[in-house]
Amino acid sequence: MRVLSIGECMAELSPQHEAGTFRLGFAGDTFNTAWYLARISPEINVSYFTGFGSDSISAQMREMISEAGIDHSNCLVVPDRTVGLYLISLDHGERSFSYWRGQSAARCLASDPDKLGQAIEGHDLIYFSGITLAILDASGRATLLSALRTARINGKLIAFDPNLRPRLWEGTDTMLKATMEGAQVSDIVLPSFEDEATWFKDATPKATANRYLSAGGNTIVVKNGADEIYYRDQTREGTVPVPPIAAVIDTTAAGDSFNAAILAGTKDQSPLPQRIALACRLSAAVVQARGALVPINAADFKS
Ligand SMILES: O=C(O)C(=O)C[C@H](O)[C@H](O)COP(=O)(O)O
Repeated sequence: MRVLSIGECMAELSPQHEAGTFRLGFAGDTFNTAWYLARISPEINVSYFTGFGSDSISAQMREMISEAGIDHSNCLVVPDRTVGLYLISLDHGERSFSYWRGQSAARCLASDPDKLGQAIEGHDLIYFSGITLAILDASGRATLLSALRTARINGKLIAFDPNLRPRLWEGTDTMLKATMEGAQVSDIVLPSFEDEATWFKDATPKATANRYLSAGGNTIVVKNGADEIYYRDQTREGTVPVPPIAAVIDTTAAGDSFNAAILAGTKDQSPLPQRIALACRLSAAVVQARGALVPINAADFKS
């Protein structure tokens, strides 16, 4: 199986134990999912599509992506731009982000429709998120959605995490509209209930799932923090409890790593409750360390 994830990887500053000390890493929602997928499923070929600059920090990022075993050979290089930056702030383990990404190279990722189409070719599953849509202008968004629509018609599986980030959008209405357009081209939708309830006013996780099902998805898993996870596919629906976690250090990438375990299960079509249980174990390990990408023992998370 070949998986392509599309979006933005940024330089990451994550706070360390000693106050005022930050570690420089690289992360970004769709990249985090690709990274965890490559870690837990070495038999899956994982590729990433984004825009890089041609400066030294872009080269360091490319090197890190290669070292993770992720192919980035089809990416776009935008010589007069560089990578975006974000900083994690922690409040009792709960993360919030500050961004410097307004002019990042990744914002140009859909500027060359042929290159985008070539990158999608040869993959079985394409993953993107609401953040991928948010960083594009209206024309880039239309190009990406049209490429994904065509890919789906050609039999590829499309997976989408709405990852609602109002600060990245010019207005709430645009965010809600574009999110539903993302869902319309997707088979698998992996929303987070807290965000969906806030912005779409869904009363329950089931309401969130129904909204994405009627948009055209066929497999929906609604993450819900420490609360049980609701899932629905063509044949059944149900909930899976989330085991308690003793000490949450940094929730960054909880959802992204969770998504990686769900996508890993598409390889042999393992049942959703089994995938969700694995996804909970993986995200539990991720929130017990600092930063988005944390060292894990891949053998503990075999799907
Ligand atoms: O906000 C963005 O643009 C980022 O990509 C930064 C983070 O690495 C992910 O967003 C973390 O994602 P969660 O799994 O929701 O914690």
